[in-house]
Amino acid sequence: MDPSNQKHFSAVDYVVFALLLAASVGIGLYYALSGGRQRTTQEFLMADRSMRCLPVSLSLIASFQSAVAIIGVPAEIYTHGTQYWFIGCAYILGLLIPAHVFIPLLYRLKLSSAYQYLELRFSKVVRICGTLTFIFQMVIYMGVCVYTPAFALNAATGFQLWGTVLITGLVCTLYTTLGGLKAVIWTDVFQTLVMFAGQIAVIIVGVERTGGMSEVWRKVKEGNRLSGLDLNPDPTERHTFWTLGVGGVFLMLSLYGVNQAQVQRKFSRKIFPESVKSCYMVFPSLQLALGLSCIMGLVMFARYCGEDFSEKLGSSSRDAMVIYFVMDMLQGLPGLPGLFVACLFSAALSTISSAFNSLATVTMEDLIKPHFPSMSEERATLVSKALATSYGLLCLAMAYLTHLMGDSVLLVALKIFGMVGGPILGLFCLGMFFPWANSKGAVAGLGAGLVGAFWVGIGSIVTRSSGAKRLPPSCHINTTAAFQTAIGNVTSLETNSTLFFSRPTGLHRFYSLSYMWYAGFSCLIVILVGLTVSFLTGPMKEGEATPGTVYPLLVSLSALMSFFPCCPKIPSPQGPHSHKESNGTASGQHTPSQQQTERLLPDADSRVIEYETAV
Ligand SMILES: O=C(O)CCCC[C@@H]1SC[C@@H]2NC(=O)N[C@@H]21
Ligand code: NA
Repeated sequence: MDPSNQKHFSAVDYVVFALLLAASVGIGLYYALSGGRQRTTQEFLMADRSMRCLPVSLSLIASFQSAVAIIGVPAEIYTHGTQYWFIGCAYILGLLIPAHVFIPLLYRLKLSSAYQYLELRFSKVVRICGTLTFIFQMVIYMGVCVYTPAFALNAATGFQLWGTVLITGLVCTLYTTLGGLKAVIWTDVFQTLVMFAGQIAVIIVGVERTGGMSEVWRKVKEGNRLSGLDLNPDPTERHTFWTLGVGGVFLMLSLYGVNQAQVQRKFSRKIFPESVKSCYMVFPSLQLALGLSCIMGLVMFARYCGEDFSEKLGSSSRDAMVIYFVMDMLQGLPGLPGLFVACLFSAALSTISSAFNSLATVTMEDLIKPHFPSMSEERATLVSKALATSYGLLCLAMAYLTHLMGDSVLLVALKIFGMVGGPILGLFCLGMFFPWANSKGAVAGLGAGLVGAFWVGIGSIVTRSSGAKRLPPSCHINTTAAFQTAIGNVTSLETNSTLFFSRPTGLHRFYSLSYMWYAGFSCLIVILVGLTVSFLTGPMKEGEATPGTVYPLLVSLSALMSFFPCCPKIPSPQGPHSHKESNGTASGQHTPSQQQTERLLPDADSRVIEYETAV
């Protein structure tokens, strides 16, 4: 951004911002010095399973709501209209299914890491493959998360970009390492509140400075930014009801159903119904967060439509425009720019700290502990802390990668979730819903899913097949030439390509698959290839898998159908807990060790009893 247009932070802004960082470190220090002082991995990674519902749910939203969404969603709405809002429809099934299928199954197995499931269901190799894929996903995502607020602060105030990246990384590493999961959850609560406050402040001031609600509404309508329900079934159409509302469900499942950063928090509840309740409580807050960012995009549109940007923006990124808008709105109101930047950092810190903590957990539980079973508790805690620190440093390196990509941060984040999260979701689905799937099928499926996802993902980057239709940039149909130059040549190219849009064919059509389908597409490949390979190499037989690792789909379906008297009844082959114990004699298949089964089953049962007597 042109330095002459940068707004300056007043002293009050710096104070507000510094207070946020200090408060987060303070919470970390408090939990480092109180309670069990983070001396056990149970406390450090699981918060002693003692957290309450409200903090857990606020923390649950915080883990996948970062500065990326706060900046990226308004930028998306500004350029493409409100179609993205329909992703909110995917939140319904995307949260109900985890609450009633994934979380209960994983919770009853009393796992520390979600990937432990893969070993119980398949084998050690599958667990390691799943864990490595998860680590890969979270490390790239963390890079985007650390980079975004630093980029924003730099664009807004000229503050040193890499200095900010470094400070964010360090502050976060510090409180995560000091205070463990309890600090992560309580800082999340505080940071989520700051996040909402920042967004609301920008909207209120923005509406007021644009001439009130009715004026905003008029301009938004004139500029054609309010998108109706687009029911076009074409999967290459970037945003339609189907890509967002249905494709988005897979994205949500990969994030809220099987991602360690989420699952770990749900495990931090002592009794099972609370763990389910926390899934429900995420829904309204996620909708609120989505709604606020969409409204911010609309207000921004109302403010700038038809205005000349050429002098103001030195960057072609639409993300930079959001920052410009915010600083433009909040100037002359000391403290508010600081609050907004604090909001971005809050959102980012809460996401990064969850990622650190979950990465430390899976590395410890899935990659280290199995090889050093006799490691002392003190040493394990020390290693977990060292891990949290090293991931902190790694994510700084990843931030640089994001910088090089220079794409819209929201797109980058959602593509990562689809391309890498989708295959992980597929692996869990294969294990939970298909009793025949074996370990070889799982590894082959995961490999094929990743290859498929990267093929289409990289193909779309190389051939620039985004499927995006850009709306005319102005409230007035006759766009000024100045605005066209301001937004850059990209706009005119894209607008033209929309006008002369010819349907891609062959491989190009495949590369134009909407990124919202990446998760569903790769999940499906994992299941199909996984099942094929399983059947070719000798499928597992009914009841052979470790008890409790297969979801009784038929039983649940018939229970669901009994609500609808007109539906035919499905005969139930076995009850949810009636799996016979396996002797695991079939070759190539996982045999749960005696010790494992003993450790798991009594706990699992006691959990169920706890669940039934709790409320
Ligand atoms: O903000 C981010 O860091 C990433 C953006 C991805 C957000 C996902 S998409 C569906 C769901 N809704 C949210 O608000 N977060 C997740
Ligand atoms: Na966050």
